[in-house]
Amino acid sequence: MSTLTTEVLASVQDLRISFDAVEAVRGLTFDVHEGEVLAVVGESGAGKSLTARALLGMPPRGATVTGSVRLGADELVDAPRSVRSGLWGRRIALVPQDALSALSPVHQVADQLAAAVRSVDGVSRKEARARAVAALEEVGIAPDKTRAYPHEFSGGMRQRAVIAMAMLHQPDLVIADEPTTAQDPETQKQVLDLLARRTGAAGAALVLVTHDLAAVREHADRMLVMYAGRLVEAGPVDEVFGQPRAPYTAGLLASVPVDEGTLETSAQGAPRQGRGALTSAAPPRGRDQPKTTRSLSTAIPAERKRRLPAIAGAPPNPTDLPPGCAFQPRCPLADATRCRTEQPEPETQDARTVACHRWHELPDNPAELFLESV
Ligand SMILES: Nc1ncnc2c1ncn2[C@@H]1O[C@H](COP(=O)(O)OP(=O)(O)OP(=O)(O)O)[C@@H](O)[C@H]1O
Repeated sequence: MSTLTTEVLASVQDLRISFDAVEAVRGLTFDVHEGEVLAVVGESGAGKSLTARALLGMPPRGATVTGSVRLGADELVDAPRSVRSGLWGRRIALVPQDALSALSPVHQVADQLAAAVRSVDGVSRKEARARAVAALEEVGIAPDKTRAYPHEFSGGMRQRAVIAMAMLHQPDLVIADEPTTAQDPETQKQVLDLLARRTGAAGAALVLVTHDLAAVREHADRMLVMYAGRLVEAGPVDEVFGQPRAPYTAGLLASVPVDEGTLETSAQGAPRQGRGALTSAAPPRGRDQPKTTRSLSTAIPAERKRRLPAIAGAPPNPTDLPPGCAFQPRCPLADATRCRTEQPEPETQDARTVACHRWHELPDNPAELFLESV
């Protein structure tokens, strides 16, 4: 469990990532706090994966990165590879999207973990193997399975094995970029539960890049919403889900299907959306009190609930961004002046950050704004 009261672990300042002068990440500033789960959300092409790779100190080939990404005293932007690779596995670890390509097909899974142990701690082969087997046991892979090769594991087991590998050296920061996309829904849930549990137990911060807003609701402490390479909104998950400030966030959250059969009542008696309405009935990480946030979808009059709100149109291509706010062509709140001419800068109040000229004017039922566009 973490809150803004915990120390800043990693700090990203004015991060810009471009390819051949086309900026895909355009001045991103945020912090990751010790021990928190920070979800990074937004539509395809928003710059989530590039941001995750910058946090790892592994930008793609051909990318020009400016700004600052600091992990404690270490600056990752422009650091020599030897400095960055010295952090990998030890202080920063990756849980990749595709475990199969992350594991060698020709070596036993436990041997691969043992090699990872020995690459950092110069222990004997026997000791490394014992630590690998113990790490696999911690993620539910029994010792009789540790002589298996990756192709002998199910997709979920492989993903558990890469989680075990990521946690071997107790990193401070774990980056998981869509760690469950290839799995069926039940396995996705198990893998995410495990990831949150293992990072939580180790006190590591987890940056979770995902399209799965149900997983965000369930596992994340804070969320960062990105659009067209910029920050749109950031804040505690409960607060952002309960009362988004940016129209883009409101549209994104309102488009999550709601199972009306799972609506429940909050401590204050106001209707709220149960987490089960999204995917899961388990309490979110570190929180055991009933949520008191108002659901966006429950705020829509009953006769209109059948139509699911949606954001019309598609995100812009980074080579052809609209003037002003990048979201304005799709934004039901955009005006014809400032929104179309001036890029909004992030404003921070308490734990919330929003970049929108008109966020004060967002109505109480912002999902309504997006119903018309279905
Ligand atoms: N190696 C690359 N070369 C050129 N452009 C790239 C490269 N990687 C990413 N981009 C561009 O940067 C933008 C952001 O990409 P990124 O992968 O970070 O998006 P994303 O938000 O993670 O999307 P998705 O949810 O689909 O994974 C995209 O428009 C993409 O075309």
